[in-house]
Amino acid sequence: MDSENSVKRRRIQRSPSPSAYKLDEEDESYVPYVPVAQRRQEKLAKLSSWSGAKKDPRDQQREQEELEDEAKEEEKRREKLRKERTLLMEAQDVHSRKAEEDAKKTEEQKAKEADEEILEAIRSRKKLVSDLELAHGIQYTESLKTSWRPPKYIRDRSEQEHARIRQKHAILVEGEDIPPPIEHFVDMKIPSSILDYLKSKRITEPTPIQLQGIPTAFAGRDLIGIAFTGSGKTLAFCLPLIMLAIEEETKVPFVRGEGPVGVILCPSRELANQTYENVMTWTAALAKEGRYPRLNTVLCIGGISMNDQNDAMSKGLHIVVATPGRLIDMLEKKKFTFNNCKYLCMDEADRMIDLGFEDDVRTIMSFFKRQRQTLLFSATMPRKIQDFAQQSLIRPILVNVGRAGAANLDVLQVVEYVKQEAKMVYLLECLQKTPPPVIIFSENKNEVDDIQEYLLLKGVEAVAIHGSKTQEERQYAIRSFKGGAKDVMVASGVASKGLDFNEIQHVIIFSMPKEIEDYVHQIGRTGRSGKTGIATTFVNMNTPEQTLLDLKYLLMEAGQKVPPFLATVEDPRAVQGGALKGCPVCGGLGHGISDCPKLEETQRRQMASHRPNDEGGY
Ligand SMILES: Nc1ncnc2c1ncn2[C@@H]1O[C@H](COP(=O)(O)OP(=O)(O)OP(=O)(O)O)[C@@H](O)[C@H]1O
Repeated sequence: MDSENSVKRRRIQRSPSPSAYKLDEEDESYVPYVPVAQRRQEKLAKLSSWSGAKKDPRDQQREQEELEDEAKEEEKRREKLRKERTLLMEAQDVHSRKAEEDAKKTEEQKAKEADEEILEAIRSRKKLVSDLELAHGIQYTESLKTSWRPPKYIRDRSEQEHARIRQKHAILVEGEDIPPPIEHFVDMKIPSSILDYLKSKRITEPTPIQLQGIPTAFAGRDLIGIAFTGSGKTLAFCLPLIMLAIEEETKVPFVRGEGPVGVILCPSRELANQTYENVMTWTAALAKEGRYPRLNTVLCIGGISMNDQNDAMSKGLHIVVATPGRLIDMLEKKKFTFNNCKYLCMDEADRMIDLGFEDDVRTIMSFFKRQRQTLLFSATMPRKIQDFAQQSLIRPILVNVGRAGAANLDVLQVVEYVKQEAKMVYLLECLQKTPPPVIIFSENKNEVDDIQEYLLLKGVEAVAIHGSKTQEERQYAIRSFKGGAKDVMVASGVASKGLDFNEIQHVIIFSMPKEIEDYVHQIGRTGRSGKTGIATTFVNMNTPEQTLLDLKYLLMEAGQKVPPFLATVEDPRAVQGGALKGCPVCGGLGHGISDCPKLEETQRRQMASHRPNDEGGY
């Protein structure tokens, strides 16, 4: 299109008022456009009409040249237009082709592509090794060697026999040269004083995670251990460290300033404290036997004075149980070193790997001066986190008992629709279902306080625990509840993961957590070590639909009753057809990765510059 014409059109478009339009039409300077081809035709016609007349040959020559110039110009203009149009048309073609392709794609395909993008982001995470190792390209290829061997009669068993035992206990394994499962503690060559102690606590035979996990760890292998809440993971990762510490101490006794041999990392102070107490009782039992040296264990968590640990620090150090923040602080202050540290275990490892702690863990790893044996344990570790973790370990073995993220089958799960305003009153009724002890979970600190206040008013002996309480208050609450002085503990998420309270009869989830993993951990405070328990969960119209779907599938998987209001919650993915897969990020069965609440949370944390002190990391 000619420039003058386009100018005119632009003017009209920009001048909406009729008077302005009129002004343009009446513009006297306006000369209508005549295309070059038409002008040439007119000139030719003029020339031919002159053909009879005598003409100056110089004039004829000039006119001829003018005509040729115009013809060239016209050709150039056409060429330019052709090019421009081709590019434009091509762009339009690409656009319409893409639109067509997009229209052809099903919603499922689109979701799959979105999932792939997110998974790619997870895959591109830096390995979970120390920055030093990353920078120097240090890569260990061999597992650590230990002197432990299974008894000969177990070594002599065929692979088929091992597989049969694993199958019997629903244990899935992955990896190379997997040590055999061992069905009796005595065959694991555990000191008899520890066995006696365990027996006194009615721990006589290993649980599935223990019967495969302990031999694997004893053999020095890196390990990812996944098993239901309350299935005895703590013993599975503490015992190998205790045995390693005995071995090292027996070779050359540790003196002040030496050690530790290994470290156990926990995501919360409460969990670290509980694990520390377990280690202390097991090492004390061991020392009774006389044959074995006394082992020294230190607890490194925020909120406590390290002066309490002076006694342990004044001798050689064998075991450290810690939360990441305080541990880094101690290492930076050179209170002890990892020069001889060979064992790193992360409890609730998926939580540790979640972005909030990933950098801390990498910093901790950079204090190791030699190859370490790394163990990761959790009840909920989705496949993608397993894959990521596996890349960071050396010839790792995956020991999986049940689906990661599945609920403990020893818990009877009851989900009830309770209107927001009726919850408090109904709670009292619910407390009558079982004798104490009972834990009530709420996602909100203020609500935790409100519930405790209400229960105290109604004469119920209740304590409360959440992130805004002081360390003393938190410890008091746990002590009095564990000791039986208080019947009910009201808790925010901080108390859910990994805490092992005595024989909780009933867990009441006052407000359903957004992440189904949190729900699995919360109901997992009951039904522990083979006993059964009840979990009652309140949901209502404030509960997000997707959370309800996760819950519905979890109940179905566990063979539990699905209440009618949950049964009617439709899965939007079902109408798109195709197989419904669980979310590879959080393991929830009711949504895909793009709707994952955990991912939102992770991104939120990633954006927040501060560490989540609610969980007591420091
Ligand atoms: N072999 C066993 N037989 C019976 N009870 C056991 C055995 N091993 C451990 N226990 C007991 O089971 C309870 C739960 O163990 P533990 O706290 O280690 O579970 P967990 O798998 O770590 O749970 P969570 O995932 O909730 O942290 C503890 O009280 C523990 O003493």
